[in-house]
Amino acid sequence: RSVALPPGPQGWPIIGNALDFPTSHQWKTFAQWGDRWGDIMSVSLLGRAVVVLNSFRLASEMLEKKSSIYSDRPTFVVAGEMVGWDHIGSQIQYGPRLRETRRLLSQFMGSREKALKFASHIEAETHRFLSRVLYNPETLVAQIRKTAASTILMMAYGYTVQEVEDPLIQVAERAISDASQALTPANFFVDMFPKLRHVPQWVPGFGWKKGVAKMADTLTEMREMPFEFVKKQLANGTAAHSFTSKHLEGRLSPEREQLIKDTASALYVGGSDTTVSTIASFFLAMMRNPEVQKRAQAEIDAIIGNDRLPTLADRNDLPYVNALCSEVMRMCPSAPIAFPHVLSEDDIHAGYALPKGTMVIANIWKFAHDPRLYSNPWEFNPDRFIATDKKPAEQDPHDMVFGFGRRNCPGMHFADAAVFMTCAMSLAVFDITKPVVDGVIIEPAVEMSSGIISHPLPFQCSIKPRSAKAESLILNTNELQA
Ligand code: HEM
Repeated sequence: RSVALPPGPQGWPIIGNALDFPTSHQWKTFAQWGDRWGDIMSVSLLGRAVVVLNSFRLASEMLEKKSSIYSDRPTFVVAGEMVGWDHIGSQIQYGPRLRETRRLLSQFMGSREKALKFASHIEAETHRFLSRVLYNPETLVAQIRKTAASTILMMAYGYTVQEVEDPLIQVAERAISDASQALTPANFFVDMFPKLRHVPQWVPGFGWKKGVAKMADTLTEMREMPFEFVKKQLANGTAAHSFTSKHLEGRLSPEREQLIKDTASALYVGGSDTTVSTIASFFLAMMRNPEVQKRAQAEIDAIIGNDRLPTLADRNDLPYVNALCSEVMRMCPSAPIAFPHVLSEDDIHAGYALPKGTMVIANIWKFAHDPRLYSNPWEFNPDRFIATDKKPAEQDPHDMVFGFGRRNCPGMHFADAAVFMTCAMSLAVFDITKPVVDGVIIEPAVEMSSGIISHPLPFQCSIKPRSAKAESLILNTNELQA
């Protein structure tokens, strides 16, 4: 039995493969590495082993079935210790705090039924989205972002977002942008040489510490502002049902309060960009696949009719629309390499020795386009998820796009409901087509951005009501009220 690391390219002394490591669209390079070195391969980054998995089967065996040892996260001196992200969501180290955080989240939204407690809210917000898109179709992505923010902040804090320049969204977006800087490996020298964090700010070359202190203040503001809002509402007896209000019931220790505060703040951070990217990908896919759009609309017309909008209660009766949502998630996974997992004990897997501390990256993008799992993986084909007498359904992408094991996405049922609702309601009332300018069809770009959350690059889209009846349904704001 081999006791070596999985194969991979030869590195340099000390820096290892740091120079080979891709800085953009990492999933594509990882897939190419997989073609060369196999489904499990490794590189070395400044002395740390990094294992890349290009097979869904291996990711399930390791990150899911051996989840108790594959669920730690990399540490970052700046983002973690100095700014404070190490207490929040995806950055928490494996251990008691993570277990408590995940227990709180699971009690609140850990199943489809629990997520559906917010059904009327998701439906009402999506209805508002339709009317905003009707009036301003050119602001589609901004409207998707606003809707995702409204649904998540209502669920997290019972907070209603202001129409323009909402202060909470502004501070949260600032904190997220800081985080993406601070969490980029090698962006800060001190992440490689942690002892340097003790050097004072006045020492020449250490002025960056001022910027880092500002990041910490922004993160504190993002946690405190909505939390204080809920506390005030609870004191007045006006608090809406939300993650924070539910968990703040009764007398709590300061540590418990802090845990609830930190956990609530992870919801917007984890849920906003991922949901926005998925829904933007849906609009792009509908433009590019008009026959799929027509079939989904025909299903909605046949089951729901055109006197009302679909709701979450209709979900089981709309198999093609459900399959379409799954196909969007498969074709454009919004977190193409999830977040790295870290091994907390030595392991031997598939004949390779993986030392404690190994960083393990699941190339979800590769799994989702793997011809071993999906026939014609580059074809947008919702039918692949509908079993017939002749063929079983293909692998459900929900098992990969939301990550793995004890680090999988705690918001997946909520996200799934929000994505379904936006797709179903938009299909019911809109025709989504490629724009035509001066008689010329504008072909949309189909590139995705780089980054831990990948978005479709900006695209133009024509969105028009399917009929006068559809338009009146959109404008009938009394129909769905949260
Ligand atoms: C379509 C939308 C979404 C997708 C594709 C998605 C995907 C993911 C993925 C891939 C991970 C990392 C899993 C891993 O490391 O194995 C993750 C983590 C996480 N997600 Fe989501 N997510 C979505 C929506 C949401 C929503 C709506 C929320 C909350 C309201 C949320 C909250 C979180 C949190 C808190 C984590 C960190 C979990 C941990 O590290 O323990 N996500 N998500």
